[in-house]
Parts: sequence; C-alpha cells; structure tokens
Amino acid sequence: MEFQISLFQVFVAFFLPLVLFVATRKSRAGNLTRRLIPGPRKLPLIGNLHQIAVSDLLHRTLRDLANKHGPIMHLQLGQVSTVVVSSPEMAMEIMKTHDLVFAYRPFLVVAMITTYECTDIAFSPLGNYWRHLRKICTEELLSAARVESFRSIREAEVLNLVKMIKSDEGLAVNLSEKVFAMTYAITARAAFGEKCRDQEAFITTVSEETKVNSGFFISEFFPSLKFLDIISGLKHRVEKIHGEADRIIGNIVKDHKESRSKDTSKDADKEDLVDVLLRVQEDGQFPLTDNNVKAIIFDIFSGGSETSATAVDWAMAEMIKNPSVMAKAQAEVREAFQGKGNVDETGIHQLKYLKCVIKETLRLHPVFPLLLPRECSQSCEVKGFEIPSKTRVLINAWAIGRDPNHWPQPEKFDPERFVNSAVDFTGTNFEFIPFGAGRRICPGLLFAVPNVELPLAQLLFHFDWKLPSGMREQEFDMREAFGISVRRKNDLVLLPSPYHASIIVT
Ligand code: HEM
Repeated sequence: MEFQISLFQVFVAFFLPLVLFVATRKSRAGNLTRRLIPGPRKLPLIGNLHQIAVSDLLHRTLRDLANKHGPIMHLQLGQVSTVVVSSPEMAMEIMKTHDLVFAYRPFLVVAMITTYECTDIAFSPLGNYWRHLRKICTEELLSAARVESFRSIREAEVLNLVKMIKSDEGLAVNLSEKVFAMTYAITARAAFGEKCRDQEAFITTVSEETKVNSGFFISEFFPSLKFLDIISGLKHRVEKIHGEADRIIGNIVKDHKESRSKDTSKDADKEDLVDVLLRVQEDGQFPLTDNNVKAIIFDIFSGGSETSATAVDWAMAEMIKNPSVMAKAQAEVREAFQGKGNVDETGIHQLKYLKCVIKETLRLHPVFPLLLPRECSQSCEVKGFEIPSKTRVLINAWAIGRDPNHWPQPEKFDPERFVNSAVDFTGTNFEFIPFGAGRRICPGLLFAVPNVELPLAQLLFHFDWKLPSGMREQEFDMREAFGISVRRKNDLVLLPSPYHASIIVT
C-alpha cells in the first residue's frame, strides 16, 4: 500500500508536465459542474487529487471534505469529474429517485481486464445483458432455495473452523486468517461442488487479484494517459495474475462440462453454481459464452468470500472492544443452543441480538465504504444541482452510517440501537446502506447473511474470547487497511477457551 501511495507522489512530481500537456487537450466534461455543485478549490489539471491523496482511507478524507462542502460535493479528480454524496437524503435521490440515470458503472481499465471486458454482473453496463444476469441471480444462482441448498456446506466448513481452533488449544489464534480461509472454502464448494482440481490455486490467485485491483491506477484519474499503467508495470501485473486465474477457472469449467456430458440427470438442488450457469448456457434461451460464465464466477468469488469474512472479523473485534456486548450475544446463543451443544441453522433465527450486532458492525464498518462507483448516463438535476452526463458518482455509505443527524452517538458501537427498530440493510433505509440500494443493490445479500451469522454464532457458542496477555481493550488496534473493500489493517489475534457445554470442543 505504501508503494501505491508513493507511486502517486512520484507521479505528481515527475509526470506533471506531461499531464499538463495531454490533459489540457483531452479533459472533457469536468469543469461544467464547477459553478453548480459546491466543492473544494481545484488546482489546474490535477483538480482535487492532492486533497484526496492526504490519506489512503478515501472514505474518511471524503467525509472530512463533505463536512466542509456539503452532502453533495464536486471533486475534479484528474480528468474525472466526480460527485460525492454523503447524506441519506442525497443517496436516496441517486439510488431511488434517479436510479435509472445513475445505475451505470464507469469504465475502469482494471475492470476491463479482470471482468472479461465488463461482462460480469458488477461492471456490466445497465442493459439487457445485465438485466438477464440479475434475473439469473434472483431466480437461480443466489435465490433463497439455492442458498438453503448450501446449508450443509456452511455447517460443515464452520464446524471445521471450530475444530481447527480447538486443535490449537491454549494458544492465541489468528482468527482473521482462519475466517477468511473458511469463507473461501464455503464459496469454492458452493461454486465448484466437492473438491475440484486447482481449487486452492484458484483461491490464492483470486485473493491476489483482489489485492492488486485495490491498488492505485493512474488511468482511473487520467483515462487519456493509459500508457502510464503500462510504463509502471501495473497493467502487466494485473494481466499476468488474471491470466493465471483464467487458466484455472477455464479448467474447472471444462471439467464440469465433461462431467455434465456423461451425467445429464443431476438434480437441480444438487447443482453447484458452475452447473447452474452451464445449464442456463445449454438451455440457450439467453446466450452465455464460457467467458461470461467465468466472469460471473469471479464476481461470486470476489463478492462472496472476502466480504463475509471481513464482516465477521470486524464484528469479533468490536465485541472484544465491548465485552458487555459480547457477553449478551454469547448468553443469547448459549441459551438458544444449550440443549444441542452446537449451533445449526435451523434455530439461528432466534438470535435476535446477534442480528443487531451484525447490523451495528455493518453500520460502522461497511465492507465497501464507497459502495461501487456509479456513472451518470445523462445530464440530471438532483435537488437543484445539475449533474452532467458521464460524471462519476461515489456514495459514501461509511459517512452516511455515521451521520449524526440520523444516528445518536454515531461513533459508539451500540447494537441496542437496532433492538425494536425496523431499520434494515435491504436498501429501503437510506441511512443504512452497507449492501447499496436501487437496481444495483448487492444481489448476494441472501447468500451473505448466513455466511456471517453462522460463524459468529459458532465462535460465540464454543469459546470464550479474550485478548492475548499484555494487550488491553483500550489499546486494541482497530485501524483499517487501504482498499475498495476495507478490511482490518492487522489480523485479529485472540485467545479462545472452550465452553464446557460444547459437544465439539470439550
Ligand atoms: C457481507 C457481505 C457483502 C456485502 C457487505 C456486499 C456489499 C455490496 C455492495 C455495497 C455492492 C454495491 C452496491 C451498489 O453499487 O449500490 C455489492 C454489489 C455486488 N455484490 Fe455484494 N456484498 C456482500 C456479499 C456478496 C455475495 C455473497 C455475493 C455473491 C455471492 C455478492 C455479489 C455482488 C455482486 C455480483 C454485485 C454487483 C451488483 C451489480 O452491480 O448489479 N456480494 N455488494
């Protein structure tokens, strides 16, 4: 990460004259909004880039700027005219009132490479192809019935996690590492079925690709200077990693095709996600190429694994910092599953307080603090401000979740605020949008929730948790790492002790 920031500084220092020359000729739409939407003063050519480069945690920098300039703010980021939205009211304007205009994604060089030319779900432009993919998600891939069909996979992998923790009894465990490995294993089994060749290699490559994608690409701010990504070697690095991931997923798809041609009688409820996509491909009602199938599987991996693990990680960290919350959540889960000695998904709906803990975690730590970037498809008036076509729009869900006008004591971790509250993350309460809202809302919500609930319930049921000796809650590290999705900067290392009523660990 330090490398990426210093690359930016080197860029500003040495390439500025070049930028001056090219950008004056190629800059488009940018300045149109200047007199219309408030924003900080801009420098020639780099605009406001110097103001956002002060920290690598963009959501925090943007919140500080919004506090000075307002909930709708214009920034000129190099050549890219950008509007940042930081209040629930403005978010509702973008994602509800004018959702059709703003449900586009900007063209990003790195996304072109890693998403098979934007034929995945997340970066595909609004249109028939994207609509069809979303339909496949709701009806087939990520439906409630499909998610339920993966229940035994989740239960088995979470139990594995519990057993692994138990096997290191008496030692501090790197919980982050183990939880990330577990969610990748769940997604891999749901996507590919029982262990398939190269599964481990695929997981390693995808997580590497996710890391590189979170880096700083000059072309994101200076689209006309794409060649600098080539000179810096970043484009080559992404292409290399993606080439390897493509080779592996290509083999997996090929193996699935071969086994389908031998056995055509697979029950729909036994299908893995690659099977589902290949069946849609075979049906032929909607043309899906092999690359389209691969692009969708990549989305499910990058969307499905790290996100849930990140949420579990932050929830455990917050509970360690707030022992009374942990005690209450633990009492709830132990009371509900006392007779069984283990948690399964049949009774998990009883854990009302745990659900509040998860909501509170996602309020303070939305996995994508700026959601995914949107683009305005045609000039549009929003609350009296004119946003020109092609403007990039960032929605600061992190700042919105901490808006003092909507959340009393916004910085406090207090799950009680969700007890007896109807506020939910399904995209109708714009003060709480960790999964986004509108047409582009996360289609993996039903898949994500049990991936967060079950591990947390099991971790709380089977173990008591504390910090390794010598570390106190007050000095516990809660820093965030740089990235599009925001993980903890340092892994969560905790000391577990087994619970006597557990049938697994005692
Ligand atoms: C805690 C877990 C998760 C969180 C917090 C989360 C959050 C988000 C957010 C904020 C967006 C962008 C919404 C917007 O632009 O308005 C998104 C999009 C998306 N998510 Fe998730 N997600 C999670 C889990 C998942 C899972 C499990 C899957 C798939 C299995 C998934 C697949 C996707 C896809 C494909 C998109 C792109 C949708 C589109 O552009 O049409 N996500 N997610």
